[in-house]
Amino acid sequence: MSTSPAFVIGTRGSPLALAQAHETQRRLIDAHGLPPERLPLQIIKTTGDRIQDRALSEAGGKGLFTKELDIALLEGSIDLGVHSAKDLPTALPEGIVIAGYLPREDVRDAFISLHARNLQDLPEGAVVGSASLRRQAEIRRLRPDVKVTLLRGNVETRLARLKRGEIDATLLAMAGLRRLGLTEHVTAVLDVEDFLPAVGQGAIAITIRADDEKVARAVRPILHAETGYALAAERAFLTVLDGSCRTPIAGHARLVDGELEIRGLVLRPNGSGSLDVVRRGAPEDAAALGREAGLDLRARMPDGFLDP
Ligand SMILES: NCc1[nH]cc(CCC(=O)O)c1CC(=O)O
Repeated sequence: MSTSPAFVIGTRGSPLALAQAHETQRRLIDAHGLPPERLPLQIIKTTGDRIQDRALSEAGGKGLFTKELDIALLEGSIDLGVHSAKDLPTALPEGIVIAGYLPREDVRDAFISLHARNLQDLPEGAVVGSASLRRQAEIRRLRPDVKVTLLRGNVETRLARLKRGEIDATLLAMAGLRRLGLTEHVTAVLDVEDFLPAVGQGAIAITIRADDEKVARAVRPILHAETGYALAAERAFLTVLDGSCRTPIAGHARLVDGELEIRGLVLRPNGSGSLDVVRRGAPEDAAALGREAGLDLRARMPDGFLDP
């Protein structure tokens, strides 16, 4: 029996990235009955991992987390890349495709605070830490009096700043907290209807070489069709509206009674205005549905809407 790697799984080295890569590895092991050593993980350091002090939107956007994995994939040192779908740019490099997605985790955002029960309960003028333009704008929309400060870093760093009283609250994706076993810190889970998540939130995307039939076949049994429909709609929606990730955009699609429903939201960066859309259609038309939802918002957006 062969002992050489069947496929090398490429991942970033952050705790969340590793959890996602291990989940992918475990699903492949279960699907194919291979020993773990034939599906090794290869950790790849990315530019995004080295930037801690600035908003990523300023430093160059989403590609910061994916470029080095893309290169490793194209060079053949890895055979599949595991990504948070949320961090994956809408346009991938030539020669790389998304094979599909694992079953989606909780898509919602979590509110974490040591003294307020939820966003509405925060005292006037409270300080909320978040580095996400979407979360910043959604917070300001619901609580115009709250101050939002740039805050990055892992869960432990954020909790330490909450404890020191530097911030009153922060928001994080439930999906990440679940994957890291850290949901004990969650104060409240925000309903999708009140606080629309980011496009792709909670989903793990698998990238492969476009011409690699062998890897495409191997990952097929672990891919989740329903998540694929939702993500096709969400990513088409995002593509129509923005590539730069400098715009506060939220989008979420899900199956409702056999139909695919997409909700989309664009916000003024300061939260003083927003436009939303809801569309339903056949899951097979996911991309067209997302595109139409995005075009609808774009057509309704007044000039200067996205100016700070
Ligand atoms: N941008 C960072 C990032 N990318 C994916 C997740 C969490 C997992 C997910 O959303 O799928 C996070 C952290 C967060 O937003 O709390």
